[in-house]
Amino acid sequence: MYISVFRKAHFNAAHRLHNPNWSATKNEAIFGLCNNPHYHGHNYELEVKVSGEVDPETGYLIDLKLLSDLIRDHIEAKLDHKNLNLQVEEFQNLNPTAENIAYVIWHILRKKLDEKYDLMVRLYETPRNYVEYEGK
Ligand SMILES: Nc1nc2c(c(=O)[nH]1)N=C([C@H](O)[C@H](O)COP(=O)(O)OP(=O)(O)OP(=O)(O)O)CN2
Ligand SMILES: [Zn+2]
Repeated sequence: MYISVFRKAHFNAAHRLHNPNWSATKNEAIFGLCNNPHYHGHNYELEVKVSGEVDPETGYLIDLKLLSDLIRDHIEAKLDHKNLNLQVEEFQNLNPTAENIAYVIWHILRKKLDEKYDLMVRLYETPRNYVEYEGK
């Protein structure tokens, strides 16, 4: 049986959208308030979807405790209450847009999960703005 399980997580983080190759005027024109040099914050909501075949012996696709521990230890510990631009290695040369944050999260989790699983992450930057990434 091919099925999907989901785990939600949450982190707060500050960021600034900025392209260092552009002038201040162009950055302001493209990113608007998100280019605030003093940063701004979001309450990010993360949904992680893991899909695959159920183990007939356990009835589990994956132990959700294992999945929640992975997210806590490798995503929340890394991003929660951080300034993404200043404190997170992956965003030293990568604009911390919702798209790029989802991309980084997906690659971290992909390395931690058995390759038998399919993985998708959905990241809400606001209750109405969200992105999905599944590694394509
Ligand atoms: N494609 C993207 N567009 C935008 C991103 C992004 O990551 N990807 N990010 C931003 C800014 O981070 C901005 O801070 C978004 O938040 P906000 O201005 O609060 O967004 P809304 O006004 O749409 O707030 P709602 O509460 O969702 O209405 C901008 N664009
Ligand atoms: Zn923002």
